[in-house]
Amino acid sequence: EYYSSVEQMRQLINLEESLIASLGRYIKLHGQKIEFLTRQRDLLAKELKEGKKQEIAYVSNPVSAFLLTNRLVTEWERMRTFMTMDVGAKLENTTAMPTSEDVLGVAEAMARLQDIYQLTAKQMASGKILDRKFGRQLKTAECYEIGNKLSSTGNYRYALEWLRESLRLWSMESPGVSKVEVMNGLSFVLSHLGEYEEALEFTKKVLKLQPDNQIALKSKEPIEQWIEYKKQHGLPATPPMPNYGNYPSLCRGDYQRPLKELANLRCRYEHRRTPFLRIAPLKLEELSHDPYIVVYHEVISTKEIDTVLTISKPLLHRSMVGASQKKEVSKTRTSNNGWLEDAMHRVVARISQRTEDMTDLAMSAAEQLQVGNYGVGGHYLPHHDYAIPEPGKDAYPDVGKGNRIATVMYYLSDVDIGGATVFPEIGVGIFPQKGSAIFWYNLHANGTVDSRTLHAACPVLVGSKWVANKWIHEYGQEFRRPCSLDPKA
Ligand SMILES: O=C(O)CCC(=O)C(=O)O
Ligand SMILES: [Fe+2]
Repeated sequence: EYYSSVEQMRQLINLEESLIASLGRYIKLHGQKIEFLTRQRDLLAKELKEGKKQEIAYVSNPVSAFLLTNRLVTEWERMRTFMTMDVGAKLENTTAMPTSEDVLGVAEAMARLQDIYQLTAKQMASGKILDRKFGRQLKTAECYEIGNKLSSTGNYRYALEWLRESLRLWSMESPGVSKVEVMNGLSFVLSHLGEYEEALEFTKKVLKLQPDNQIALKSKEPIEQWIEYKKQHGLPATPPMPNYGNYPSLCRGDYQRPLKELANLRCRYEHRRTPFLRIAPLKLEELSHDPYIVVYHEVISTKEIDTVLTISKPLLHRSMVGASQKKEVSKTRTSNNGWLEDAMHRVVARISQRTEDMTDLAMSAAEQLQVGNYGVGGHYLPHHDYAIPEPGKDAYPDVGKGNRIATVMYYLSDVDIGGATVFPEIGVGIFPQKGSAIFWYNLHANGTVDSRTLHAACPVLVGSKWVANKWIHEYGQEFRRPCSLDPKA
């Protein structure tokens, strides 16, 4: 699977390069074959020309008669065999080819991005993302392809935009897709959206251009029936769109927090609590006092990040959701991750130690470091890091150290656009900054879960987002978690 991580997607560039080289070898071998055949043809034509000059003399001469007959029996048979012979070159790929799953994955990511960041197909097709230039103007056939895939993933609203754009860009010179195909696509999508009247218009236009078009002929009647049904009964209720509150506006960065909340937040040097902090105070930015959420700036160096990325790249696999036995792949989380043990490298151990020095929480109850990389439009929908176990059961039984009391998440990269971490319940959002880390408590001081810590990873619009999570569990923190984190207390 390629689409769930930018790091994996990078391999596709190499894959295409190898395919082009392989196609080149194929063309070269076929070129040699054609060259040989051309030379043979010229020789044979030259000989024939001789014969045509004096046909009777040529066929009555026993030598040339023999040669002519023999040529036809032996020489031409050899030609026939040679022509059908395989030159041995095949299209070879260095790594596995992406699958239709990948195409659909990217198409879905695109719809997600359009949704959250309010991007129009027209803007995107012109090569612009949020007013920044990212690529060239797309062609009719390309817009059609996108619309078509969005349509097959059921993203009809966005499919409609792309197909309309495809039709708008359509001109006689732009090959690759016919007007009829685009209009049939539009009719299909509009029908799914309940816009039967416009769907019928497109179907009629298709039939005007191509009266025997099978798709249009088949769909005309049902659409007409739906129009009638709609007139009489209205449309069946559509399932409500999921409402994630202010998640999208936090992702876009256009949610304005009340000034009253902002007024109490400070940036300061954190120099209390641990001996480490006394010697090396950390730059701390408060995002929220209750629940306690802070950002530590410049806590991991570029060199350390490089090491972490190098070790984790070979370990990446699709991220799962859910605890213990119930883990599964889900569209709610599209990223890849890998787990790093302290023993793997001194830098990994150093990060654990730093996490302890930062938070004063015991790492004896911490999970391994989870390094994650997000793919195109990669995201993690609003969730909690704590688990709510069934009555009588433990949270995170395979860790066996209680619930996740706190989360420390290091940002291992900047992200060109998007990829914020947001807390919709409390209206807090933070955009990744390479080298900083975000820290919060998932549980109240009394050990109950704090549902306000609901958080999400916004889809990455442009760039490759890398993070590293350190989840800290309850056991051993009894005398470490402070009652108050107010610096004045
Ligand atoms: O990547 C992010 O911004 C958040 C990730 C997250 O919440 C998680 O992995 O649990
Ligand atoms: Fe999380």
